[in-house]
Amino acid sequence: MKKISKTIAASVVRPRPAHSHKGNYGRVLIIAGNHQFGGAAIMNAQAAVQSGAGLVTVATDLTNKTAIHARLPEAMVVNYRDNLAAYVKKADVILIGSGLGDERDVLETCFSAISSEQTLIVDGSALSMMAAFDLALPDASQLVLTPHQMEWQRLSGVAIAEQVNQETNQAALQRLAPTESNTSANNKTPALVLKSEATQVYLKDDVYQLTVGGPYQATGGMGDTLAGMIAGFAAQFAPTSSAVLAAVYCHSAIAEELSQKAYVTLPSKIAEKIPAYMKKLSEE
Ligand SMILES: NC(=O)C1=CN([C@@H]2O[C@H](COP(=O)(O)OP(=O)(O)OC[C@H]3O[C@@H](n4cnc5c(N)ncnc54)[C@H](OP(=O)(O)O)[C@@H]3O)[C@@H](O)[C@H]2O)[C@@H](O)CC1
Ligand SMILES: Nc1ncnc2c1ncn2[C@@H]1O[C@H](COP(=O)(O)OP(=O)(O)O)[C@@H](O)[C@H]1O
Ligand SMILES: [Mg+2]
Repeated sequence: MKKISKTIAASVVRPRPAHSHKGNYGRVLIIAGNHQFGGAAIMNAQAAVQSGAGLVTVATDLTNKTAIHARLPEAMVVNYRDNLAAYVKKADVILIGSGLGDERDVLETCFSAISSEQTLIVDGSALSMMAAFDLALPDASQLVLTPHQMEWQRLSGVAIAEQVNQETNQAALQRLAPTESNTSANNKTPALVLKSEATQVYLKDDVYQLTVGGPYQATGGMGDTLAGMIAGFAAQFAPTSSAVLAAVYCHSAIAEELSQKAYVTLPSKIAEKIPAYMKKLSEE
């Protein structure tokens, strides 16, 4: 198994070309946060903005609007019950699911509106709803799934104790490829970020092991922050597979640095450190 190294992350996070504008760094739509879990939407959005996404819009339960604006004026906020398909169509990268609760209509509207040119990242409640309601992934250009072990068990049927078996996970992942793409020789098997105390990333041909990070990360919102970083990195860096590896690395490497002086590494503190960490990486 390969290791997710700093070298991989540094090969992805390069200095920005002068000849560029916000449109070159991606339009991200975050669909997250029901009335109970507004914090998940804030943590997604903070991480995506701090990672450098060109434009970030949050589609959420409207009760979260003032809080999101107060914490993050860089993000736009819309009601996820109002014209969601139109917002989905305008985005390059869509992240759905963190703190989405049981908003099945929102998930189905998003999946129906996705086109084959877009990148879709599926996290948290969206993964649990896919399992509960037997919903298939849409035929996006790039698909990324970010379950923790229980979410992966629900979605794939692979019990947590069996998740040490790479072949079992790979076979389950292939079965989740959108049915529209199953006819082609090279179907769109999603990338899988299987989160745990020893996170692994499954890409088309390889499995990668994360070797930074630690238990100081075991706190609510840590995965919401990672999902926002993956969205921000995927909006700027290609191929998506490398962007995912770099985001996973940076998330835990920042946490590891913070842990030198902190017993727990809060998700919003990690988000604050992203620009400085990316600057350092880009100069290596
Ligand atoms: N501030 C906010 O708005 C926040 C919003 N959030 C949002 O809430 C939604 C629900 O997410 P969720 O992860 O909290 O709940 P769920 O999907 O039921 O999973 C928990 C169950 O799985 C089990 N488990 C086993 N292995 C595990 C592992 N490696 N990692 C984690 N769990 C593991 C675990 O076992 P136990 O703890 O009982 O031992 C338990 O039985 C989701 O959309 C998320 O984005 C949160 O981010 C919090 C902050
Ligand atoms: N003991 C640990 N060591 C290293 N990383 C951990 C540990 N516990 C949790 N994490 C990381 O924290 C994140 C938790 O994600 P998740 O459970 O989705 O959080 P949430 O939904 O609350 O935001 C994952 O990236 C996981 O790898
Ligand atoms: Mg989560």
